Amino acid sequence: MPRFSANLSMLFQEHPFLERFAAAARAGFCAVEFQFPYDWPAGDVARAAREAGVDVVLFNFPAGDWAGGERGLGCLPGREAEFRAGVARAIDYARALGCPRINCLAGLAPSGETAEHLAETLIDNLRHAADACAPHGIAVLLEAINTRDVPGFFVDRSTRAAELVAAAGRGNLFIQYDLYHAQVMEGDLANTLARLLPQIGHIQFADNPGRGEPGSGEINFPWLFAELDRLGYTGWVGAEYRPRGADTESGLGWLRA
Ligand SMILES: O=C(O)C(=O)[C@H](O)CO
Ligand SMILES: [Mg+2]
Repeated sequence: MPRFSANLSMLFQEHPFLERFAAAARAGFCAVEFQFPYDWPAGDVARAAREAGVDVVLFNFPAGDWAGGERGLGCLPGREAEFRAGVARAIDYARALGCPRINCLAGLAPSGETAEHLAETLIDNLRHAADACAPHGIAVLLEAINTRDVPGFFVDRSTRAAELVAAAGRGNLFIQYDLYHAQVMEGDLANTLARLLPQIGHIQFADNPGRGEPGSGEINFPWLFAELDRLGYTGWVGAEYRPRGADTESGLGWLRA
């Protein structure tokens, strides 16, 4: 079976953030990931991970005014300085946490800009992020997000993410393949995984519809997890779903199986 990490922005929300690390360890996870650690000092986050005995394997670059509706800075012309400051901040956190990869959110396509200009901006920003991260041994990822949940997200298909990553042309740049977003937008998960595998630096999952745990929807997760092994994928697979029950533990049947 693949190596699973618990996404602490979605799982274990019945606990305060810094207590979720120990909750994940108690549930059997040896690795965690999360969306944004920036509300907590890096030292506190690192201590929570160390004391729980879990590795931190992924988090996101700062993504703009999230509460105000922004969903990333990567493709936004005129926001490059803010993107770059976010890259520096994320690297500080990654070094404190020993985290080897950081995900870039492309953001919502602003009106009045051509797709070509947004793609150029994103590619420049990805190159900057990859070059800044490379000396620290950190990989940079680009994730496609479905436009049913996030209307207007600029990179909405894994095949497009793969094209942009290839165009940026950096050895430490990969795609983050989220099975939930891919199922909503593209389907054909197994064939797409096989085709994009060399470019995949991290995988996440939730069932569809509803973004719940495996077994709550239509995706055949036992088969797909075995397929990841058959394909030779050795990276992390992040559980990034909204538990359907009152607590996370009651939805972990897929992990026990
Ligand atoms: O929403 C997702 O799938 C993510 O992985 C990002 O962290 C954005 O929240
Ligand atoms: Mg995701």
